[in-house]
Amino acid sequence: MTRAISLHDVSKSYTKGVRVVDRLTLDIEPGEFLVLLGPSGCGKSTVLRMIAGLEEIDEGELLLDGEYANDLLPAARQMAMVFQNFALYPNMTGRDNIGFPLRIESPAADPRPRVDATARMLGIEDLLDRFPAQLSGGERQRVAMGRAIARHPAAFLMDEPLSNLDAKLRNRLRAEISGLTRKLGVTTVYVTHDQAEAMSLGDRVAVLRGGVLQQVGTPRSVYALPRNVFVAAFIGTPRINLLRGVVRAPLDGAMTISLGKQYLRLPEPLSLDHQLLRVQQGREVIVGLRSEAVRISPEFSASLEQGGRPSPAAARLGEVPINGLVEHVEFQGHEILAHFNTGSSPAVVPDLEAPRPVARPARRRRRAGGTVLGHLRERAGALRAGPVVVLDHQADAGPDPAAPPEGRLPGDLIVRTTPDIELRHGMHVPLLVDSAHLFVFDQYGERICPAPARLPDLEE
Ligand SMILES: Nc1ncnc2c1ncn2[C@@H]1O[C@H](COP(=O)(O)OP(=O)(O)OP(=O)(O)O)[C@@H](O)[C@H]1O
Repeated sequence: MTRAISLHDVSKSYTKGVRVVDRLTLDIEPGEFLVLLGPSGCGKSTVLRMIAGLEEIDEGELLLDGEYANDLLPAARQMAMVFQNFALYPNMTGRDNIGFPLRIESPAADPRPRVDATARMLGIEDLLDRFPAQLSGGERQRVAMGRAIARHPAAFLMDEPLSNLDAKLRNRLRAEISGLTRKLGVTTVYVTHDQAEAMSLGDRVAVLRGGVLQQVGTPRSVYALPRNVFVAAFIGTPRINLLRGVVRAPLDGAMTISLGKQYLRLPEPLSLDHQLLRVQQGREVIVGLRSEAVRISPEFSASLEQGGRPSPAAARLGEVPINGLVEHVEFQGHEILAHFNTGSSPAVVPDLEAPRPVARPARRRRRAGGTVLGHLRERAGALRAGPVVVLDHQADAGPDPAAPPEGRLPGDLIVRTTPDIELRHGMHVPLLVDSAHLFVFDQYGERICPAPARLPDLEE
């Protein structure tokens, strides 16, 4: 029987006063494939190990099928783990590796029928008599999967099972894992730092940052409605463009978002979302533009002859013109990623790749329940790991186009385009920003636009 797994306000510290998992609440449905996603060191494996019973829970509750399970022995949880390093016994054949846990569970029973059935399911019959040293990485991982499946567990716990494999094999095994877990209908918790893997595998994705759950939802919803700038930047390829801006909303004029040397003039009549931006008048915000929100104006060639000014006639309804200077062109075969300098300052999301943010001492908290106070605390929870964005004030002077900040790619705006458009370094290119796909985050990195209720196409 597959399990429901619930974590309620679960915390964990390895060092006194420093929580590596901070009041995590997550309900995983029976048969669901849930992915724990986040950068290295954000606490994903610790969560998985607490579910498995390999790590003690300091505070909070683990419920398995609704029953309190903090103190249940690992073996009694009926869960099978699959690890990144495969964890096969080197002195046992594939057959013995798969059969070993079965022998431990029921010493009197003959494991062979189950081992053979599992091997057939995975198509690894010919690997059963080989030792791990005689198997490739992908074959080892299949045997490791076989060992997990043969036990008929109530849940699979997978800790970056594909990260030691090359990209091609990873894609193939990803599809196999997805197919198998769906066929078996077993609850699966899968840890990865690879957002593409998370998006392609998960029924839902839970994004962690510094031990704090940022957002949980379907891949589609976390992409389309990221709760904050960290989630927006962690999910999606190429990474979302994040530009610092200031909202200008004069009572008698057009509403604009100033982006350093240029501005976005929001189309009138203002959409409800854009009307909500009025309260941000004069404030610094972060504008998020995914690659589908910006395109090169189709009148590019013509506009070049007219001194780089885009022709308004080229814009579709809701599109807003800006200009970009080509700084770098990445040829990818089927597409081009063009890096433009638009004279704006990129917003920095400091802990996207880095380990956890600065650890803060754990604090005691009373349960707030489902009250307004509880809601506010929950909202504040997303900020417990520190503000997502650093809006340092040096950047206010405007970027120096000749010197991109260390470690960052040149330009402040990456636009995806077809390979037939010939772009060269130094060209001025008219761009069109689709204002309907504009994200705006406040100075703390929380999304303010679009407001949740107003996003189209989210029916699932
Ligand atoms: N046994 C331990 N003792 C002390 N600190 C630990 C221990 N295990 C993990 N940590 C620390 O806890 C934090 C979370 O680690 P964890 O392995 O859960 O993160 P992760 O998100 O799975 O990272 P990765 O993707 O790199 O495996 C890290 O800062 C790590 O150094």
